[in-house]
Amino acid sequence: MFPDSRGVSPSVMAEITSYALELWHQHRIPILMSTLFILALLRIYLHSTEKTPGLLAVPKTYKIKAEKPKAEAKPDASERTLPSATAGDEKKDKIKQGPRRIKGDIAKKARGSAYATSEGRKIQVLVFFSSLTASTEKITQSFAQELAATLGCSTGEESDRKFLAPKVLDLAEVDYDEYFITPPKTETENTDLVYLFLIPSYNIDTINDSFLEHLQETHHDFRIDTSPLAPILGYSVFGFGDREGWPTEEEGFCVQAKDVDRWMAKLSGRKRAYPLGMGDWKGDGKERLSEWQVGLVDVLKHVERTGGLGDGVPGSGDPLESDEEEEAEDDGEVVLDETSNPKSQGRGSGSLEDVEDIGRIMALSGADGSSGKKQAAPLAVDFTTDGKPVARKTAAAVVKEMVPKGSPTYAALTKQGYSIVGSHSGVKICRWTKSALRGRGSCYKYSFYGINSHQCMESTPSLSCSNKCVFCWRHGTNPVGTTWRWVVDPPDLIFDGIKENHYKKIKMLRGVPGVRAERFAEAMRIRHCALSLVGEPIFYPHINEFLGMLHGERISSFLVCNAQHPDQLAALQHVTQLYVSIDASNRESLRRIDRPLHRDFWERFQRCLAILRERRFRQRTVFRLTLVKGFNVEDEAEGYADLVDKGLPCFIEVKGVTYCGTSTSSSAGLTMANVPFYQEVCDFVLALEKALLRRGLRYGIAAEHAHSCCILLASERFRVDGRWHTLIDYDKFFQLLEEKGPHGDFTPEEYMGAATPEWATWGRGGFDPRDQRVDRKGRPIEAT
Ligand SMILES: Cc1cc2nc3c(=O)[nH]c(=O)nc-3n(C[C@H](O)[C@H](O)[C@H](O)COP(=O)(O)O)c2cc1C
Ligand code: SF4
Repeated sequence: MFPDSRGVSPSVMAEITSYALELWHQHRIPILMSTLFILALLRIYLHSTEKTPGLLAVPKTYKIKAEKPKAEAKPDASERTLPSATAGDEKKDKIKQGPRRIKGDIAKKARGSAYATSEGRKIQVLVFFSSLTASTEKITQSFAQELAATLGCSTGEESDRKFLAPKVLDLAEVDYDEYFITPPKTETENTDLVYLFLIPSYNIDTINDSFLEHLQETHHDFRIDTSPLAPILGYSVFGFGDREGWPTEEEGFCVQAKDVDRWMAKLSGRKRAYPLGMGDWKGDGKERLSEWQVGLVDVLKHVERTGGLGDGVPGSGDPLESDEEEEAEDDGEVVLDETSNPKSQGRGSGSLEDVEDIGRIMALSGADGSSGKKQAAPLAVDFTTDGKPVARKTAAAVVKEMVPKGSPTYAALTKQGYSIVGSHSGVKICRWTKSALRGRGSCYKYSFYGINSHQCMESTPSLSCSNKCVFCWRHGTNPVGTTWRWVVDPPDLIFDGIKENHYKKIKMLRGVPGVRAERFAEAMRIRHCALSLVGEPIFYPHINEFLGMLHGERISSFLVCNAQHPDQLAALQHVTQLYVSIDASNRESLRRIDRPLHRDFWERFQRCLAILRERRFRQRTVFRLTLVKGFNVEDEAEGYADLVDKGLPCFIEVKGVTYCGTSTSSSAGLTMANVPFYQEVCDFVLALEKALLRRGLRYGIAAEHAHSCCILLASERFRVDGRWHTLIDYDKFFQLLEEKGPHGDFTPEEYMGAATPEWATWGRGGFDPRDQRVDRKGRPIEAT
């Protein structure tokens, strides 16, 4: 062996090598592991210190979200520039064209606000249709043309126009992946999409089935976000069907349009821009379509102006989500009991300052309440004794507002869903209005008197009341008092304010699942006002002027008073129907149940009955009985019959109390056990009918609405040729009013309407046959 070039002998080399090998074999695992570990550490270090250019594989919406400084902050001008590409963005856009299937909560969080940054952006309406026998195709083409004309769409060169010409797309031809996994890339930069659908229904296999299957699969595909179409501005569906073959929705009328609407709601993150419309192609199809088109154009113009869908609709940027299926019943809500709060405004001191001269209040309140207008002389105010003024303190130097903004009362009422108008009026959408909008039934006033709940506005010009009834679901939230001692708002301020707020709330229901386009369009015209919300409407010193404004717009009026203000009642002008609450049949029971503030409550009550009796040939008068088991039902039928004998009302409405479950109701000794079953209400009504007959009073059971536990007895005056006529001829009422004036001499019979519908008569249940009954979870209830 020769030494190598470095002078190391081969044997030594071999020894070293074999030693190294042996060493390697012994320690190779720890060596390898440590090396790997060090490399991994190095990689992590380098990666974390590297300057990344942003999230490259996510779409722009994600970037908007990332850049938003605060979740709730309104987008500012700088955000508006986001959608237009910057140099850096170009690269991202390229990368964005990669896989379209993107997991993540992209749109949900970006929705709404993203579109509020719409300056300079265009709107592209895509009108999808399907058609087997070509009728929908034809209709869609002309629909798109009309839409283009109404929206003033640009043809391409007119770059200043917001709306691009609508594109009509046949669902039999489009690639679903292109439009219904994520929104497609648009030809023009900065374009937002609106999807419209015109869908006929078929109970045979058609393209509709593949389309619906695709929507369903997309929604359920775990690789895709559950609302991948959320980046679109909004969508709406119109369905065609045939009522001859499929008369009702339960039988399949427009069933596939309903399905498209439902799946699109899920895929778009509930961006229903306008309610589902439905039409019978042989009947009202065209009419319904143009109605839907008008509503839709309204929304699109709103989007054009504001960049969002508007209040209540997801995507509008408004925090209020309007799609909750479950709606709190008015009487099921937790209500604050302000009476128990010593800090309650205006009542903490316990001093009720009687003010003699309402004119002085007016003068004092002019600054903030009267809007500078001259007020007509208000009605006289009540005092705590029977009609006679008592010695009273001088008017307070400063007259307060009844429900000032920022007061606990204001907060409590708005929390319960009231919109406070001015300083003492309120308006609220009742649950029946919502129910009727969704085709789930109107309240008993539809069955008895023909009032559409979706065209009914529930309001009051006085949130204050002079009773504290145990069953009142407002439970002391509202202020109480025996006299008007607050600032008086002018009637036009109240009238305009309640209408505005009512319409605003109706509009918020646009995106609610199940709202019918037809009903929604009708709801934009108030036809009736129920002055029974909370408080005592005739307490308001300008109630007559206020009623004049309602009637001037042909809005009928049902006014409910608590039989505690005889002077105001005597001065009241014509209302369409005048109610007096009859909560008990005798003094003690009335004191226990109504807890009146007036010392002479029973005398006041009696005077009101006398006024009603005297009015019975000039007004449609009604006794409203609310039955509370254990309080005013047992053995009281005879007593009520005596009261009927005194007041001789045209009608007697008997209703079971609804339990509100608040601390006030329980402290008043009220529990679920006090709520009568419908059968018990029926038994009471039968007993009352007998008691009336025994007295020779000619009344009979005319109608029922079992769904709201309400039964109507009517005077034989409203029975013609053996049939009850409880409905109202509203046109005739307004005609009489216009001819004869607000205190004119005309009788209720003169505006008596058509016969009560068969389905509403005693023994038929009274549920509106146009609608579908549902249980509390929205499941259909089969007719019994
Ligand atoms: C075979 C057949 C099945 C149908 N099934 C339904 C149905 O389940 N529900 C419905 O409301 N209308 C149904 N229709 C009525 C169609 O929806 C209606 O005629 C529609 O206007 C057809 O539109 P098109 O001509 O664009 O295909 C059906 C019609 C046919 C011919
Ligand atoms: S009458 Fe009353 S319950 Fe019926 S819809 Fe009007 S406000 Fe609602």
